[in-house]
Amino acid sequence: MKLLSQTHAEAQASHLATIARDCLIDEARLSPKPGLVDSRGNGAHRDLTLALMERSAHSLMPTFLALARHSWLRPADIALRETVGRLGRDGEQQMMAATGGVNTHRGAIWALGLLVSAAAMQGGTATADTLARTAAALASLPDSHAPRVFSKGLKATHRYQVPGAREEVQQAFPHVMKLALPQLLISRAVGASESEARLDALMAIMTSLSDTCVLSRAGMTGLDAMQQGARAVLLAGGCRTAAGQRALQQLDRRMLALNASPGGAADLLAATLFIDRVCSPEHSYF
Ligand SMILES: CC(C)(COP(=O)(O)OP(=O)(O)OC[C@H]1O[C@@H](n2cnc3c(N)ncnc32)[C@H](O[C@H]2O[C@H](COP(=O)(O)OP(=O)(O)OP(=O)(O)O)[C@@H](O)[C@H]2O)[C@@H]1O)[C@@H](O)C(=O)NCCC(=O)NCCS
Ligand SMILES: Nc1ncnc2[nH]cnc12
Repeated sequence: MKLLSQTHAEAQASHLATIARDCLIDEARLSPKPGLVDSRGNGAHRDLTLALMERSAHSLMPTFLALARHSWLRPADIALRETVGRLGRDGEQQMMAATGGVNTHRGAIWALGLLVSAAAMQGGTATADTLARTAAALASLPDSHAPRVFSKGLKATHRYQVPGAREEVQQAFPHVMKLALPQLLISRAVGASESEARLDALMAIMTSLSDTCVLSRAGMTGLDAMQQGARAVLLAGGCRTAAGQRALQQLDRRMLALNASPGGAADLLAATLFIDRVCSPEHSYF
């Protein structure tokens, strides 16, 4: 019986890691995304390509697997927080080794890593709300092994007095839960294709996120352009309408002109797809 439950846990861990990797690849390939790497090209980036994003996603499979295994049916406590922190930092190193030192997915390791842990802590059976809250509880605990780094994200949050990647997870993913997931469902319900619905979900995040990648590269001008441009796409009826597509093209041009890339919003789209997949009724695997 014990062997059976170990085999079950191992299969679930592998399943969660596969979903997380696939969500990163789906996000990277989704097109056309303003300023971001997609199937068309490199967006506002000189050092990122779609091939590199995909290699990075594959390199994270062992990290997601280890996070799921170590978190399986565990409570949110400091011991688990420190284990997850160590595994996340190892994952960042693996990503950097796979990409030759380019930061492709640091924010995604954080957001998706904590969601993978949260799903495993719940034994895989959780509502979207429980998943987000469990991840938030774990992310809010102190990790005494975390090195003190003054990252680009921290600099931007201090300079502009806005929340960043840390707060998004600690506050239980407000941009995913209140904006992206509802938009994904609405767009699907009104007949958008899956790609259009995902682009609409990305727009919903971009209407309000204080994306520290955009702030670091293009300041408040870039952030305002991102938020207003995304609102214009949704107000025009979203990406399934001709007017919405024109507004999206305009936003893409504006982001490229400002050298702005909403990498944080892209990570949160991957997190949205993960929650959508793990919590959907078809996900009866668990
Ligand atoms: C909590 C950490 C994410 C660290 O956060 P912090 O803000 O201190 O550090 P950054 O190194 O700046 O990383 C933050 C990344 O998070 C994404 N992001 C940005 N804004 C938000 C937001 N409002 N909400 C959610 N997520 C957000 C974003 O990641 C994406 O962009 C990356 C590319 O960015 P950048 O390096 O700036 O790239 P370029 O613009 O191309 O650079 P240049 O060309 O200009 O040089 C890419 O990675 C995307 O993923 C931010 O970059 C976390 O790392 C942490 O504390 N980890 C510790 C380990 C741990 O506890 N792990 C547990 C879970 S596994
Ligand atoms: N598609 C993408 N392009 C650029 N940066 C990203 N960070 C996460 N996804 C990204």
